[in-house]
Amino acid sequence: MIEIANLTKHHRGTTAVRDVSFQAVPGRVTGFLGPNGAGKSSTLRILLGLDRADAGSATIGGRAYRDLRSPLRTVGALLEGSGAHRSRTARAHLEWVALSNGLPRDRVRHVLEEVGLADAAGTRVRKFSLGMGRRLGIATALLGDPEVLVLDEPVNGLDPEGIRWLRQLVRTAADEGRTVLLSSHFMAEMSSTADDLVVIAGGSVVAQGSIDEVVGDHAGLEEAFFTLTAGAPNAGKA
Ligand SMILES: Nc1ncnc2c1ncn2[C@@H]1O[C@H](COP(=O)(O)OP(=O)(O)OP(=O)(O)O)[C@@H](O)[C@H]1O
Repeated sequence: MIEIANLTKHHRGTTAVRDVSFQAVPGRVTGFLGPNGAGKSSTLRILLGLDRADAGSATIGGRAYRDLRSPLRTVGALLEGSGAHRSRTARAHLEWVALSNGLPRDRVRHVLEEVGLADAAGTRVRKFSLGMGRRLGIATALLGDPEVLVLDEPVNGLDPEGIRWLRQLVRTAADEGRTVLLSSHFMAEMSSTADDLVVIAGGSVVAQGSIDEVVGDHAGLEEAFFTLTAGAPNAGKA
């Protein structure tokens, strides 16, 4: 389970995240939805130990990321880009991550197949398309067979077939009992992928609950989203 409690983060003069609280629970896909600049990445960076909160906490299975004994076996994360060195092949990148984290080498072949990159395993990352880079990033996230997946804007750069594949992948992960937290500013994507939603705008959570609860009396998610985020800084940029 992921638990964000009263999280606040300032960047110089800006409050990127203000008193944000929510949970993402096992067996469900939780969508973290908000316009550009709403505070999604700032929240996820703190959750993944890449930044420090000014107040509040962000934990995975009750522990801060830096206190996890085996981070890659606990949480698989996808942030911007594939994270791979461009002169390495996909296989070499994954082997390097696996070996440096004490993960069995046979996971490499397994995740390459899982993300559809088996035929491109020997290709250097610099030759990858944006979509292949996303797939490699997802392969890296899956390497430790983690209970928790945190994917920041995973559909960016994926073609329609890739988006469909990703939707199936997160569904399967949740059905296996994993916790999946997925950020996006695409409402259509969220309404077909997420079970629960956390809507953030201007650094604050403006709604959370199941998709039906968030949509409420609105005609659909899009209308709910624009009503909920109206007035917040950067509102309507989704
Ligand atoms: N390192 C930083 N220094 C200064 N300001 C920052 C920094 N990181 C984020 N911000 C600001 O904090 C706010 C929240 O940004 P954040 O990247 O978390 O939003 P986001 O919801 O992830 O948006 P996007 O989808 O565009 O990445 C924005 O106003 C942004 O300009």
